[in-house]
Amino acid sequence: MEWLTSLVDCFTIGDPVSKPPTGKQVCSNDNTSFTIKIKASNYSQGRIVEEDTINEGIKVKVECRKMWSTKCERLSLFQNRLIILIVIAFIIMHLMFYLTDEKLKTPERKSWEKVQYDKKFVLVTGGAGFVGHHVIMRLKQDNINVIGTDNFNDYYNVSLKYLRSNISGVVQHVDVCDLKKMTEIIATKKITHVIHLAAQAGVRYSLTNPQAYVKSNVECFVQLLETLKNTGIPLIYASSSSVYGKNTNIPFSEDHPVVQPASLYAATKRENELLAHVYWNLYKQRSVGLRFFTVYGPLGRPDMAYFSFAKNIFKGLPIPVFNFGKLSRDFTYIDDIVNGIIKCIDVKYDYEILNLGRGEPQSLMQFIKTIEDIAGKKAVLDFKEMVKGDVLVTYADVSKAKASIGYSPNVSLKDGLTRFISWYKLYSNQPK
Ligand SMILES: O=C(O)[C@H]1O[C@H](OP(=O)(O)OP(=O)(O)OC[C@H]2O[C@@H](n3ccc(=O)[nH]c3=O)[C@H](O)[C@@H]2O)[C@H](O)[C@@H](O)[C@H]1O
Repeated sequence: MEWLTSLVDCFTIGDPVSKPPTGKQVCSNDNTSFTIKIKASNYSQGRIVEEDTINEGIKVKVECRKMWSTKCERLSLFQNRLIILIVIAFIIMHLMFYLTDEKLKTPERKSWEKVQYDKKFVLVTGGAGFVGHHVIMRLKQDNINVIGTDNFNDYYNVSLKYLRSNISGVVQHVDVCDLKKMTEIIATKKITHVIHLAAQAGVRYSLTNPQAYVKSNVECFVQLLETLKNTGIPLIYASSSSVYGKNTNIPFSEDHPVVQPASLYAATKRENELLAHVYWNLYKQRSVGLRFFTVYGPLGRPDMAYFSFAKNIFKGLPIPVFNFGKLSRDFTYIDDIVNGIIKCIDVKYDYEILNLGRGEPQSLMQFIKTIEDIAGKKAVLDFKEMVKGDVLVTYADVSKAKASIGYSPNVSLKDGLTRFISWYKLYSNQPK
């Protein structure tokens, strides 16, 4: 304990004692009736308010603020230092906790939480496409505000895209690559979530039209990420089962390496996932990429096997059966896919990839037989060689999606194809 005992060089009235004075200091005079003891470390707590000359010394009165106690005598130096050490340790522990927790560190979390619980307004790109249309219809059914965009390209019959957009009534003719218009929509509508389903689809078309994939799936995807970065708006986007490529380890799990794409389409879809990771790393742009497994259903894609097979079977035309039928796919009904997508809206992700499949692959021949049974007509089979870029089998391990978002595909191939064929019969009889 360090007490100041000298009266000489005492402070004068009104001296601020903002820091402990150095050198000879105040204040005790046992020759008078007046004795003041001040601990050096407590100088900062008081100021000298009165002085008077007594014998050779100075009589000093010190006023203390009521910070730690009403007395001038405070805690011991050891106790003070202990308290300071505890406070510093406490601050360091808190800092370490915040710095090591990425989720809490990033300001975007607040945005995520904000968009999560405020009024939702979802932007669906590719809104006139097959999956996009069904997502929009489901959001409308759930009374969630939604707007769609689509460039209405002619990869397949555009009238089908207009049919879908006429049904939903919320799709605007806007290309994802149009940064200005996309930014405008996001700002004016106060978009809270983006579901990006606009893409150049089709495995085999990428053999002859690689640039269409680079433009839509790479260039426009980067454009979208540029539009979204720093907005705090989470992104849900379509990836594909095709990223597993020549992987022979089945069922396909998100943990498997995806370094052997078989087609350019697959490579661009994998590129989406890599780019999404880059934007997470650089800008904390949150995203979840969904690897869809051969999605089918009403208002579907005419370029896909279920649609073209049904069409040809009803017309009595031959259907090309690749690799002599020795192929299998994890065909997944549209409603199961839409359920999976919608569930992602309310889940907080940083950067995530999920399989959305049925988890029950079917051989191509079984698939054709199911269509024949439902249609009540035999197919004319035209067996062909394996097409370059195709893969032999797809098979989703959906355990991660089940555990993380409660995804639960429950439409069997027979039920799903029955619904598709019912729709197709009506659709094919309508004037187009
Ligand atoms: O999950 C995906 O990642 C992809 O699914 C879809 O690709 P695929 O699984 O190839 O579906 P699809 O064309 O219906 O062919 C089904 C089966 O029929 C065979 N097939 C096809 C056409 C044909 O004329 N003959 C034929 O035998 C064909 O060889 C295959 O074995 C999407 O198109 C693609 O955009 C992407 O989303």
